[in-house]
Amino acid sequence: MLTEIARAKLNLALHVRARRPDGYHELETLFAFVEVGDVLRVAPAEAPAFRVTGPFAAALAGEGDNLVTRAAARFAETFGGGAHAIELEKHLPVASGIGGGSADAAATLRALARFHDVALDDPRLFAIADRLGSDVPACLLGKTALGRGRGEQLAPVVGMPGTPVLLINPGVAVSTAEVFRRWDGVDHGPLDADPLAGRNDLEAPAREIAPVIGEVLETLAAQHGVTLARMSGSGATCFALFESVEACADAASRVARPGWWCVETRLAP
Ligand SMILES: C[C@](O)(CO)[C@H](O)COP(=O)(O)OP(=O)(O)OC[C@H]1O[C@@H](n2ccc(N)nc2=O)[C@H](O)[C@@H]1O
Ligand SMILES: Nc1ncnc2c1ncn2[C@@H]1O[C@H](COP(=O)(O)OP(=O)(O)OP(=O)(O)O)[C@@H](O)[C@H]1O
Repeated sequence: MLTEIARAKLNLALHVRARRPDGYHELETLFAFVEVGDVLRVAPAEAPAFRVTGPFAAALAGEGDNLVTRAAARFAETFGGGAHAIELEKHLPVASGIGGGSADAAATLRALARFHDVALDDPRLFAIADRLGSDVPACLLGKTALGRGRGEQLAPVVGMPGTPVLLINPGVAVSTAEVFRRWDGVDHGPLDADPLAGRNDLEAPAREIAPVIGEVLETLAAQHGVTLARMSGSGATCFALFESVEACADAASRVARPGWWCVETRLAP
């Protein structure tokens, strides 16, 4: 059996530059990953089997088209390799801006590639990822990178591994498509080399749908030792980077509210 961690993705900055004729949006984003994630276990089997366990399993109950099974089906079409039993231990909130489903799909592709001796940088693997979703190629690469296009054109950059991070999700699921639909169409300019100087252009439309995001951001920004507080992706999860582990732990002990998912972690390499 193989175990893969599907690390949560953060958009340290997310600039929406234009709406495209195909309905997607032209982005400039700085992808980063944190140490927490879902856990995926894969083993060869007589017949395909899939089950979801863990604290957020219920949120996916009854969904036929899980991104994990879709990724496994696409892998089999391209590379063969027979049937697998897959367990997804769901720790990340669903539809929350930290790419849980995308990370799961990418982890599935990585695990199956390992089983069947496919190189992790095989372009066919990236082609599958690209068709599964805009965030899946970034999750397949799994390291700090600048993303352009709809997020699939990736250029690795030096990250800030080890930086303490606090994540807060206020328990409201937000639809990515709806947030993009509410984008005001104004281009506020390119992403600079410094993410701290950047923005998340989806914050305003996400706050229209879930005003509690404003409360989360205020709470994070008010903590001692914060160097950056921002929403990730299309929300509603927000993150804060801290100057020390102590400051992060101290903040984590203060921000808890009923219904809020609060997790202390670090940026991954
Ligand atoms: C917001 C981000 O998470 C930032 O990394 C991604 O752009 C979204 O990635 P994702 O969830 O993998 O999104 P997809 O499954 O590809 O697309 C979901 C929906 O979001 C919108 N979408 C997504 C990506 C993009 N560049 N422009 C868009 O307009 C489209 O309406 C699309 O139908
Ligand atoms: N394994 C999975 N985990 C989570 N969601 C899944 C999964 N498979 C399918 N989905 C579907 O995908 C939708 C988006 O889920 P996901 O958690 O990836 O969103 P997100 O965190 O907002 O992602 P992003 O940051 O890429 O916008 C869910 O509402 C759910 O219906």
